[in-house]
Amino acid sequence: GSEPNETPVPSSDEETLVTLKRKCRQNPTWTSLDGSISFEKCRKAWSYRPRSLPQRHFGRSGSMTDVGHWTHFWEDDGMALELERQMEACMGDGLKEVNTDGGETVFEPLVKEKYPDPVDDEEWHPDTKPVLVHIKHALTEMEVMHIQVLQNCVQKLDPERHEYRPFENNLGGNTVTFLSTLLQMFLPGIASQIYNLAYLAQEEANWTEPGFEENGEENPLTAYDPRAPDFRALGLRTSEYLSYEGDGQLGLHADSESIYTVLIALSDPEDYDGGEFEIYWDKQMDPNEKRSLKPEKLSALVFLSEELHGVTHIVSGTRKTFANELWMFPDPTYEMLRPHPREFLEEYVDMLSRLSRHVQRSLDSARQIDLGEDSRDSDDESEDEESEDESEDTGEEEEEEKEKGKDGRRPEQRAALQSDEL
Ligand SMILES: O=C(O)CCC(=O)C(=O)O
Ligand SMILES: [Fe+2]
Repeated sequence: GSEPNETPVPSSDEETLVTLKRKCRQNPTWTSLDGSISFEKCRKAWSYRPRSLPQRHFGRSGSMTDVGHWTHFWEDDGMALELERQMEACMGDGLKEVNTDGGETVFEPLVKEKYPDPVDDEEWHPDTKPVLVHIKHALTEMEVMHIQVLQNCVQKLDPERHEYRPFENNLGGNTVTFLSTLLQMFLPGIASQIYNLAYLAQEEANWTEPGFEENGEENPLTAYDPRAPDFRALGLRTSEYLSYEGDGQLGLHADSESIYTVLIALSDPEDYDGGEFEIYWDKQMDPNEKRSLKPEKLSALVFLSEELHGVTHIVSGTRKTFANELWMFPDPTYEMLRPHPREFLEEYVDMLSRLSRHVQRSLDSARQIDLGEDSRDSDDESEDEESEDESEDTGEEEEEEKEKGKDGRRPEQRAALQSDEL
């Protein structure tokens, strides 16, 4: 039985969704002491997705049940009830120290820059897209305090989720506290915000749209990951509180098998020396195609997880990051700390077969372009949006598949590359 368990928020509610979301951000936990916002209300705000993106649901005890077309979840192996009770009490105590009167001004997230920026980057050429979007006001100070309270409780009550994580080849490391599943349960407003930031970046960078050739022709082969447009397919793979101290650093790496990485700075650049975030624009590690950044506290860097990135040596002070990865499988169960796709075998097979159809369509449409056929005439953005939504879920939609194969809009050479990596 896999009827999506939808709980739409009626637009006629006296509290509009906007107000609800704001309240949830001002008091992002359901263990609120003053009763100003209930878990139920916050859950509704979390379920909200821009432009009717999928609804996500979860109950009190780690029992999220339906995510888009994914039907099984952490129902059976939620955290132990005793631990949940302790967490609840710990959050309550911790939050007594935090002002939750809703008085904080909430700024909407604001795109600060894209890298590379098609407008002012000389290296830019028409089929290049940004790999990174830098967003100001990603979180509020109060949200950060809530994350800190959650981190403290997790470290205290479930120390196995807190560890020093060395990086291979002596390239430093950091201290991590794994927050996922707990974040959704205790801070649903913040979990929601991660998705909102990823969505904002996706739109801003046109990650799902085709690029253009030098001659101005649309080039369908330059759209990024074909799985990414479908937010139903993106789970929160990991949500980590990271701290770098002493000589911490993080060697260059890609967050393999994730799609979007959402990093939020929890320290000000003045809090530490060194510790620059670096990202390469391509895999050649050309120093001219590298960007170094020291984002301000509360700012987010949203980037394509497959791009090489790292953190240089911290010379002094402490550098804290809230690191989140969205991937194409469901949110992990409580026991899974940053899982691998093989732990979602059924979904993995399903995803690969959908991916191979995408690749086939890409090749078909590339062939059409080579032949100079233009079948884009009857296409417009909104239609595209819809067909994309429908196209993702299924194994048995040959008819529909064929139809879309012709429109030449979702084709992806990159998909072919990526399927090798999987
Ligand atoms: O701390 C950072 O800014 C980077 C973290 C990161 O890349 C990771 O955890 O994979
Ligand atoms: Fe990373």
